[in-house]
Amino acid sequence: MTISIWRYSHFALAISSFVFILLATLTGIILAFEPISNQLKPYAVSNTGTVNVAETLTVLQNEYDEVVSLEVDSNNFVKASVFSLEGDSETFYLDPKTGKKIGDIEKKAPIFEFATNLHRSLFLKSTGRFLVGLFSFLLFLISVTGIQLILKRQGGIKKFFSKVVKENILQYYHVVLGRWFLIPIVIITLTGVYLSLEKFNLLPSSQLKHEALEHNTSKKQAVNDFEIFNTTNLDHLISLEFPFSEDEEDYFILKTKSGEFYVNQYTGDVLSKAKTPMVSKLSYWSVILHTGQGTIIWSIVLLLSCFAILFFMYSGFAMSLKRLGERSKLKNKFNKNAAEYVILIGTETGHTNKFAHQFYNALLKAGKSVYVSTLNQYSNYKNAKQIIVFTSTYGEGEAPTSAKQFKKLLRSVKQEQTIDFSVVGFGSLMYPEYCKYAVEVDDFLEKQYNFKRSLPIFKINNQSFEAFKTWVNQWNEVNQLQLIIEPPKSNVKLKTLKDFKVIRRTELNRDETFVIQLKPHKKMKFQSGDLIGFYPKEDGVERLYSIGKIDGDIILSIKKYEFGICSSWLSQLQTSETIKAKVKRNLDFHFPTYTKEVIMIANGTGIAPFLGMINQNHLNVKTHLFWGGRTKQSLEIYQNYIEKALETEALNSVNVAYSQEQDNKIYVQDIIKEHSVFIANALKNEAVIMICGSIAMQNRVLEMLDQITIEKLKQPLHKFENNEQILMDCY
Ligand SMILES: Cc1cc2nc3c(=O)[nH]c(=O)nc-3n(C[C@H](O)[C@H](O)[C@H](O)COP(=O)(O)O)c2cc1C
Repeated sequence: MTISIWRYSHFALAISSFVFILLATLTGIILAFEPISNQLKPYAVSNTGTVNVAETLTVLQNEYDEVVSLEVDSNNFVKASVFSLEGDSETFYLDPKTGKKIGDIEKKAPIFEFATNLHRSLFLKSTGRFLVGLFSFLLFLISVTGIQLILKRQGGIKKFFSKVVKENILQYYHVVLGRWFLIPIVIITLTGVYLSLEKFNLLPSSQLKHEALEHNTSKKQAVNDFEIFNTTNLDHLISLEFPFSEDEEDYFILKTKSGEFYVNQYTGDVLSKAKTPMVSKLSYWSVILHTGQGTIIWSIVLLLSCFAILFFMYSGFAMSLKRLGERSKLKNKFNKNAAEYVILIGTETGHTNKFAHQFYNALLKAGKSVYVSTLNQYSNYKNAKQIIVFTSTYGEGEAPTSAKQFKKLLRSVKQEQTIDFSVVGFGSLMYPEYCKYAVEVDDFLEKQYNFKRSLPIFKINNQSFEAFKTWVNQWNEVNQLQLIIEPPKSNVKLKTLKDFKVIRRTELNRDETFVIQLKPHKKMKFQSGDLIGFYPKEDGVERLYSIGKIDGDIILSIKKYEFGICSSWLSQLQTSETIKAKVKRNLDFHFPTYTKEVIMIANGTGIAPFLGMINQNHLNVKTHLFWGGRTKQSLEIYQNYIEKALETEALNSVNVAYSQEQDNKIYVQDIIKEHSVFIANALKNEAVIMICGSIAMQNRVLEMLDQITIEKLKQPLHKFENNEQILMDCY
């Protein structure tokens, strides 16, 4: 079954049962506190496994005139009904070792009473009970489809717990929490269904069947010498009823987790026994697993599962709304036969739409006639001069849902005129078949006799906006246009920005690059590899830079662009000036303290977070830096930091590639190639490679690393990526 069928089922089930599941979850949260509060009461005794029935009877008979019954409930409370020496009847919780009363029997608190009724039957009696059972079953189906979606996303059961690709924060935690909580949720729902079936008598009979036992009539003996009472510990006991009268025909009724026994009141012989039927055992476990009675740990798991369900509801609906919003946002201004430019989209979950729509808007703004559609709607475009395909890859290198029909259509629909084409692939390096479907589309189009490739296929990892901008620039150059792609508007509230004082700013070097050091006005938690966001007054658009942390200050390196609003503003800042910015956590790009060796690869300003990391490498994790710049002078602004780190052995080696110091251009991927044996050995020994800098450099370096791991280690690079040995932050 394809992934989209699972996704639609997951979504449809969630929509249809939303209100009921919400009610059951909210009441479930309240009810999870009941067993927790019970277990904190003094009569929740923990020693029932070490005391037997005979011992408790002995102490009870010493204290009271007559014992009527002894009971251990599912909270592990030991309860006795007795007649006191004064002849009064009493029922209370007791300490099974001493027989002493430790509390009166308590009624269920009204809040738990209310929540239980609402949770079980929505105050609708049998109809409510039926609905709750039904929606419990639907939640079970939602969980099963959810597990199936995770299996598809992760690429099978073996990779179930491997790294999750972070597309956005809600999707990430929907999957990560899903992996941990789907199993408890399946247990909660199945036990809920079981208990409902029991209430409607839809389960096989659970009546006990007694069989009389042969016994040699033994001698009379004291109750506390009865063998069966001495071999039954209280953790196994459900109840013991004393004989009604002293008549020989009356007997003890002993109920344990394994069965029911009639015991002669004078000799202790077991007269008859009945095994607990499977249906009752399952009921017992369903109650324990569904309610958490008697165990704090499971009650906490149930409580957390309820919170997780609330989060799944919120994140699931938020993601679906966003997806639907992306789909319906665009209305074509030109019809398919009038447009010069045709954009075709292949998408599974809608992320690619956002990029295609930005490109569409930019073309319209530039006065071009443009038509956008999906690959599945491929058709004749009478006036088209150029087709631009934006497509993701799904499953294991397969076409996404909105592109499944494209291959077939391409064979039957012929264009009459010559058409230029370019393909942009959206994918993730975490998958072995990176952008495979986009590569296939690129090949198919090339094979069409009147299609001409205008740009080589461009692959975009994890929906990087910066990479997209790089492609738009290349496309602009080839098409001699100046399309402007608006970066996503930031939703940061300006009030939440913090103050930073400029401590130092170097002059611009020959590459128009500088280093700036900022001190937060107030103490602030951050790490090298985190990001700092600036929001220039002119456009309020967020610009993020990777930062290094040195002595509590932030250092970052910036290249000034001629028309760059933010970089020009930052390049003019004076020492002691105060600016506003926001530091954002970037957990995936922190110095890995869990490894013995780190290889840092950067070009240009991408070195900044690494300068901070080596400054803080107090444990002297073996660290190597590979850096690429234009000239020797390019390195000068970072020289001090590097020399200091080499002296303290926080940095073990530095390898630099200059692209303009000699006749032949040397780039960082070239020096990596020279050190391929070293790199392969390090990866084999679980070293971590960190990459920071431009997208173009990232792509070249990844190609080189892939070549190295395939040649030297016989494994593709994505294996190491999935093992969290490749960390990247490129722009
Ligand atoms: C279940 C699943 C399978 C995926 N398989 C691949 C794959 O084989 N190759 C790849 O490059 N990316 C793969 N991806 C990543 C997506 O192509 C990437 O996140 C893309 O940006 C999603 O765009 P869309 O929402 O428009 O479909 C996969 C993602 C998921 C969730």
